[in-house]
Amino acid sequence: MAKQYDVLYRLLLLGDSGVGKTCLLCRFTDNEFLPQHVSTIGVDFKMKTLEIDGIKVRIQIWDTAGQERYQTITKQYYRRAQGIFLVYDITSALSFQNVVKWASDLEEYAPQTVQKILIGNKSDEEHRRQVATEQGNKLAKCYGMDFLETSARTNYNIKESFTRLTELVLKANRKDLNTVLLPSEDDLAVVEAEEEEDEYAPCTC
Ligand SMILES: Nc1nc2c(ncn2[C@@H]2O[C@H](COP(=O)(O)OP(=O)(O)OP(=O)(O)O)[C@@H](O)[C@H]2O)c(=O)[nH]1
Repeated sequence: MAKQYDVLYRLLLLGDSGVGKTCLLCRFTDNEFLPQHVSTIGVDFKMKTLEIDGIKVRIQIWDTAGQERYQTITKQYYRRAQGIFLVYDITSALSFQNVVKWASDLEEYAPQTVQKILIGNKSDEEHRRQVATEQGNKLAKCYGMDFLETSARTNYNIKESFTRLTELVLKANRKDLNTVLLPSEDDLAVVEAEEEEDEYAPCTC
């Protein structure tokens, strides 16, 4: 049987609980929107194949729990990611402030080569907006990341976001293209570890 993809990369969705990580993923993989907030427990993943520059890229997208109590588990997944979405909710100033905390965790636990983009989700909720587009742009610039506003509800910029991050990962890993990464057993294992204090390093921009 012909191989169905040329390379496999692992992407991770990170951000506060309720910003819409699961909805972004469901919209992208199944074109569905879930109106209820069902908190992710630990981590979950879905797969999708994209074709970029004639290369069939299989992406394994990990949806992590935003709740504090799962952070010890979710941090175990950072080091295996090639690309990370840092997600906030444009109607929540707190979720935007917390991007700094998530970015600081990445500094500590993710590989230096990991590609990141900043996502401001729920752009359909203009009337409840607490974070200006310009603030998102500025923070992304500060971290040297791309930035997109999205809406999982209206399907705005969803495919674009996943394609953009996959393109960045592909570009960064081009020379290793013959190395196909396969999901391992421990990807699904829930790792038990002691709770750690989160370090909070504010962005200096
Ligand atoms: N208006 C609007 N609501 C959204 C959007 N995306 C998600 N939501 C809603 O926001 C709530 C939380 O969405 P989830 O995707 O479950 O959030 P999460 O970030 O995965 O949350 P945790 O699993 O707890 O980390 C749900 O009620 C969704 O329907 C969006 O683009 N627009």
